[in-house]
Amino acid sequence: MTSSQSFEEDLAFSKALHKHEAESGGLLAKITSKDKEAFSNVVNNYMRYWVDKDPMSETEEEKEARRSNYTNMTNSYYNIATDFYEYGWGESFHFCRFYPGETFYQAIARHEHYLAMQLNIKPGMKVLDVGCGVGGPAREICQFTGAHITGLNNNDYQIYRAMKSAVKVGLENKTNFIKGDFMEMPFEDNTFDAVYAIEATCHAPKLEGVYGEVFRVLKPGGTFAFYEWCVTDKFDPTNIDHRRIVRGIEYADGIPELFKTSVALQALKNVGFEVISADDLALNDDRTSWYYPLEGNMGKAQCIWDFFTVFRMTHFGKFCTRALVGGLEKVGFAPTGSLQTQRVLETAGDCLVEGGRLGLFTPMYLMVASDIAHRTLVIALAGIAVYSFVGAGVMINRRLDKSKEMYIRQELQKISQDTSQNSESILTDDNV
Ligand SMILES: CC(C)=CCC[C@@H](C)[C@H]1CC[C@H]2C3=C(CC[C@]12C)[C@@]1(C)CC[C@H](O)C[C@@H]1CC3
Repeated sequence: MTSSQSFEEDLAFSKALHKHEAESGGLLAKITSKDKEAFSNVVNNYMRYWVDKDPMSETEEEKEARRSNYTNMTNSYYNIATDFYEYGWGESFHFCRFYPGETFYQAIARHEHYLAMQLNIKPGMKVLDVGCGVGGPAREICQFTGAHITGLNNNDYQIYRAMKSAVKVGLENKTNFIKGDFMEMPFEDNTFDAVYAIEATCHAPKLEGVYGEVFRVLKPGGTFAFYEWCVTDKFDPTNIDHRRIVRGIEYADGIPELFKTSVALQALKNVGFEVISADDLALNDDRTSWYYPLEGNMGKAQCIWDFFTVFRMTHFGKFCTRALVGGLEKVGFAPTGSLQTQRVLETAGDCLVEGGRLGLFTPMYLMVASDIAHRTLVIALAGIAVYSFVGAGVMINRRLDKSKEMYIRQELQKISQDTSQNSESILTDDNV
């Protein structure tokens, strides 16, 4: 697969690789139905972006190859990882905060609702989901708010899965899923009332590229709210361990380069957004950390289904998945590279946990922004309105004062005329 494939070629390749129509069932059914040669080519293609194993000696050339081929690299990543993600995590590919008594899927949905609340989404609004995955959050936010959600994604397989699930739950008229690059969005300027992104824009080679496109497609006055994957200020690039962990996250999650929170915030401002709030939701005193399922921490599971989710990340759970996937690969039912994919994802889990524990990394740097030009205009107009209102009030008051004064004068004049007439008549009476 090359980075210059047309949309038609991409779709044809995806159909051949995943056998779209045939694909159904769990992970094992899905991986055994892939085109074996195509799948192992994609695995090899992804691996060629990560040749240098030592993060300290990684060359600028290698990093540049990832940045300039980000669509090809990310597409390859999701072509091999999507089925594993759904098997291990469900249909919403993101993290969240966890509270005692709240199940895994409730917590995932709450994280989506929280974002919808930041955007003040109302029924009938047109909302964009940047990097929508297989559409889990888009469906949830559509049902939660009554808005119309457009999901943008560059991976045909994920779009296919998102569309299929939308039809299954009867949301095909309230959602649509569009193939496209978020660095060159296939939408007119000022199309959406609100835009959100959940742990997706970190696949961009340069944050200004994707944030700038959001700014362009957002209607004046619209809001952009998103959870960004970032390294924190604790990350020290001269520390070998930090570099190993962060590079592990990049490698095992299909990310060209992770940026610091301050870089993301500045990128947002650089493209013209006014930042309403910026908050690292991972920095809190929650009793349960965002990465607990990846630790395989069964003690934190809240219901029977949570046990299954967390079990997959225990040592024994990983051993079982490896044995099944590896076994099927050995006997030729699953494509070569399936086991390697599982191993890559295990690295993802381990490095995310390490990064989370040390506070080097956050998957939930929540930024909310609005466009400054429009806000300035609104504030200026409001100022003019208040000024004119107050001015008009003062003028009316003055006029009222004047007319009151005139009235009083007239009344006084009348009184003085009456009194002089009266005194004249008294005088005449006296004379009598
Ligand atoms: C890559 C980005 C930007 C977001 C995805 C976040 C998460 C949904 C994934 C990050 C690491 C993934 C792993 C799995 C599921 C999806 C993630 C949590 C597995 C649990 C899938 C099943 C495998 O056997 C183990 C995986 C570990 C990593």
